[in-house]
Amino acid sequence: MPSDRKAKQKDAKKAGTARSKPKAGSSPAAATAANTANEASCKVAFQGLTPRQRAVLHQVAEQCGLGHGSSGEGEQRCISIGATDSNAPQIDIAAAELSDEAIAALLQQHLQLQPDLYLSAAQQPRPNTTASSSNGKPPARSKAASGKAAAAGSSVRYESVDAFVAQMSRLLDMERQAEVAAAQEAATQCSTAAAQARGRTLLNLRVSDAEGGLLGRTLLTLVPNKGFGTTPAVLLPAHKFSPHDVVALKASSAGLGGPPLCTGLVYRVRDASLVVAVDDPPEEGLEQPLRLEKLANEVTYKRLQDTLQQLSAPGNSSRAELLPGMALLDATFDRREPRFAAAAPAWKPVNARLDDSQRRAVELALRAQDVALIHGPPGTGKTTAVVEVILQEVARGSRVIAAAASNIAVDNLVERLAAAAPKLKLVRLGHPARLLPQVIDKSLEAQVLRSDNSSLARDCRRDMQQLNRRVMQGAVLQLLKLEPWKRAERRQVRAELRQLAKEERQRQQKALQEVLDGAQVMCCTLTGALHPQLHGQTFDVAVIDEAAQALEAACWSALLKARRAVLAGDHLQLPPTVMSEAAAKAGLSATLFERLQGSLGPAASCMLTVQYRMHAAIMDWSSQELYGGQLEAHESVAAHTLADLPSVSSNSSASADAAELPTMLLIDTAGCEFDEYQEQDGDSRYNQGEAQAALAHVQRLLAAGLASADIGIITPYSAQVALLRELRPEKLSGSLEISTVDGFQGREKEAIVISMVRSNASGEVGFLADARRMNVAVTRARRHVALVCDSETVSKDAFLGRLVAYVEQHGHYESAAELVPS
Ligand SMILES: Nc1ncnc2c1ncn2[C@@H]1O[C@H](COP(=O)(O)OP(=O)(O)OP(=O)(O)O)[C@@H](O)[C@H]1O
Repeated sequence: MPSDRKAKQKDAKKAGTARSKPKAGSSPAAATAANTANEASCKVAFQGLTPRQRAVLHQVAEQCGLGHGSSGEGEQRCISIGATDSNAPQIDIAAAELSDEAIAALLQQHLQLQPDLYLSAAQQPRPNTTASSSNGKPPARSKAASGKAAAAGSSVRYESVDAFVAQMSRLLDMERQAEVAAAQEAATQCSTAAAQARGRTLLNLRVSDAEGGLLGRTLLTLVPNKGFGTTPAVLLPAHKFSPHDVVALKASSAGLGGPPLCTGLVYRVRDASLVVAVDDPPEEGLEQPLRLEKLANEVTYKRLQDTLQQLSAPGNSSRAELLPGMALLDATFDRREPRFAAAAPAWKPVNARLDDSQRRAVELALRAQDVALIHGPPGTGKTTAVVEVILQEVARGSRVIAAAASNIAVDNLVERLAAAAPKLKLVRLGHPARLLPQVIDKSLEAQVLRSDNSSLARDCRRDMQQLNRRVMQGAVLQLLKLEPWKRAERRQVRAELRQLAKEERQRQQKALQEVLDGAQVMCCTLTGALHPQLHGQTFDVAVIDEAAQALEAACWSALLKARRAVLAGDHLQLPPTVMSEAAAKAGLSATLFERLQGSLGPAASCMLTVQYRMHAAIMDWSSQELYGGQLEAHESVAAHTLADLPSVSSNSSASADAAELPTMLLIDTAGCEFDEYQEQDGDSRYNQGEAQAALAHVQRLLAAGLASADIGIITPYSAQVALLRELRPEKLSGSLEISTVDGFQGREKEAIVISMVRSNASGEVGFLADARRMNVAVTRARRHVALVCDSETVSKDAFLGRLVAYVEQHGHYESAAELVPS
C-alpha cells in the first residue's frame, strides 16, 4: 500500500551497495562431457512432473539416444524414459513435487545416467521459467507474465526441412500481406490526415536542403512547411518513420495512390527534420509542398522466399558448391547430433581481457564442425566473443561471413572488428544510407571506388565523354555544311566508343570482384547476404550476432553460404519484429537460435555469465527472473553508482544530490489519478501525468550533474514516446533520448527512466507482461534505474508485481505526487 511505502521511504537506506553473488552453477558444457548413449534395460515412467522437468527429460533422452514418450493430460501427464524396447520392464514413479536432484538420482539408479547430465540441462535458462526453487517447480506466474516469450517457445520443432519451408513460406506471405495492407491503407483507403495520424505519412513538408553525399546519392532534408525558417524550428508531428525505411516523396496536391516524384531511404530522423537519401532526384517538383509515404519493403520478402526455395530444392553437386550451408541441415533439423572436434587448435586470444566464460564460448565455436551457440545475456560481451571468434577463424585461414538482422548490429560488429584488427580485409555490404557514417569507409562501394580498376574505369568514361563531344561537333559541322563528317572517321570513333564502353564495364566488374574476392570477412545484414553481388561467394563459417532477434528464414540467407555456423544471441531479449499477429502466433517470430537452444542440448551451447554493464542490484533482478541466477557482475561495475561519474564527482553540490539517488527507484503513481488513454487513431497508449513525473525525475538527475546524453527514457508505447518528446524541454531535444524498448535494444545509458503507462482499474497490462520486453528495458541501465508506474495496476500481473516488489526491496520508494504536485 502506498501509505506503508511512504513510511518505508523514510527508513529506506540508500540502495545500490554491492551485494555478494552466488557463484554461477556448473557449466552446461562440462556437465555433458562424460555422457554417452546408454543401453537401458528398463524404462522409468514419471508422473506429476512440471512441464519444465518433462522438457528437460526429453532433452536428456535425446542427448543419450534413449527411448522417451509422453501420455495423458494435465496432472496425469506421464513421461517415460529408458529402453526403446516396448516390452522392457517399467518402473513407475508418481510424486507431486519431485526435486531436480531426486529426478537426477532416480535416473542414475535405474538408467545409470550421470546426475550432472539432468542437472546441467535443468540449469539451462528457458523463457517462462524463473530461478527454479529447490523442488524444481517454477514459482507461480500468470500466463501473461511470459507473454510472447511463450508463443515463441523453444519447443518449436519441424518434422523436416520441407515442413519448415512450407510453414515459413505461408507465414511470410501473411506478414507481407499485413505490411502491404498497412502501407496501402495509409496511401489509399483513408484520408491523408488519417494516414498522418497513423504515423505512416507526413504531410505538408518542404525541402530545406539538398546536398550530395553517400557515394553519389542526394540527401534531401525535409522539414514542416508550416513555420519554415522560423526559430525555434517547428517539430515534426508524431510519426513512425525510422532510418532505413523505404519511402516515396509526392507532391502534397497529388491524389492518394498517385505516382511519386522519387523514392528513397530514410537516412536520419530528428525532431524537426527528416533526411531522405535518393538515388535519382527529380529535376523539378521539389520546390512545392510535399508528402512523405512509407512503402512496404517487398525486396526483403522476395529474398526470404528465395532462401526458402533454395533450402527445399533437391541438392546436386554444383548447388552444394554454391550453397555449402546445405550441410548444416542435418544438425539443425534433428537428423544427427552436431559434431565437435575433441579440442580446438591452439589459439592465443587477440583480446587479452576475455573472461573464462568468453574463452569457453570462443573455444566451443572453434571446435564446432557444424554449429555452436553463444548465449549472451545483457552486457556479457556477446559481441566481444563474436569478434574474437571471427579473428581466430581468420587467423586459421577461414573466410567468414558475419551477419546480423539489423544494420546497426552489423555496423557495431564492423566497428569493433576494425578497431581490434585494423589490417583485416573486411567489406561491409549495404546501401550507404543504411550504414553508420563511421563505417562507410569499409563499405563495398567505397572500396570499389578507391581501387585502381575503378580509377581506370573513370579514365575510360572521361575518354568517352571527349569522343562524344567530337561526335556532336562533327554532326553539327556537317549539319551546317561547314565540314563533312567523314564516314571512315565516324566509324572509327564509334568503334573506339564501343571499345571504351566495354573496357569501362570490365574494369568496373573487375574492381567489384577484386574487393569481394579479397574479403576475409564479409559483413552484411542477413537478408543482405542474398544480394546478387554475393552470388557465388562462399565462406567457411557464418557468424550471426543478435541471432535471437532474427527470423529463422533470414538466418538461412547467410547460413547457406557457409559450411559451419556460430550463432550468438539471447532468446530472453526482444524477438524479431513481426507485424502480423497471426503469423507471429503461428511461429514466424520463433527464432532459429531459440529452436536450436531447445533441440541441440547443452553441449552445443555456451552461456556467458559475467556482465560488464550493470550495478549488481540491477543485474540481480534480471538474473533471478530469467537466467536462473547465473549472472555475475564484474567487479568494475558491481558497485558503481551515479556519484562515481566524473561529471558528477567533479561538482561538489551536484555530487551531494547524486549521493541521494539510489541505484533503483520506484516512482509510484498509484492514487495520483494519472490515467492511461488510448490514442485516437491507433491502439497505442499514453499517460500524461506519468510522462510529467518521468521528466521531473530527469530534471533531478540533471541537477545531480548527469549529462543529458547519459540518460534515457524508455516506454513500451509509441504514443507515450511521442508525448514525452513533445513535453521534453527544447534544450534537451538533441541529447535526451526517448524511445520504445525496441529502440534501446543492444544499447545502454548510465541512468534509465522507465515509464510503464498502464493505469486502469481492471489491471490490464497488455504487452508489458512480456518478460523479454521488461528484461531489455531494465538491463539498459548501468548505474540507475527508475520505474515510473502505477504499482496497483501493474502488480496485478505476477511477473510485474515481482519487479515492483524487487525495486521496492532493493531501492527507494517515492510517490509521484511529490514530483508532480496536483
Ligand atoms: N572481458 C571483458 N573485460 C572487460 N570489458 C568487457 C569484457 N567483455 C565485454 N566487455 C565490455 O562490456 C560491454 C558489453 O560488451 P558487448 O557489447 O560485447 O556485450 P553484448 O553482450 O553484446 O551486449 P548487449 O546484450 O547489450 O548486446 C562493452 O563495453 C565491452 O567492451
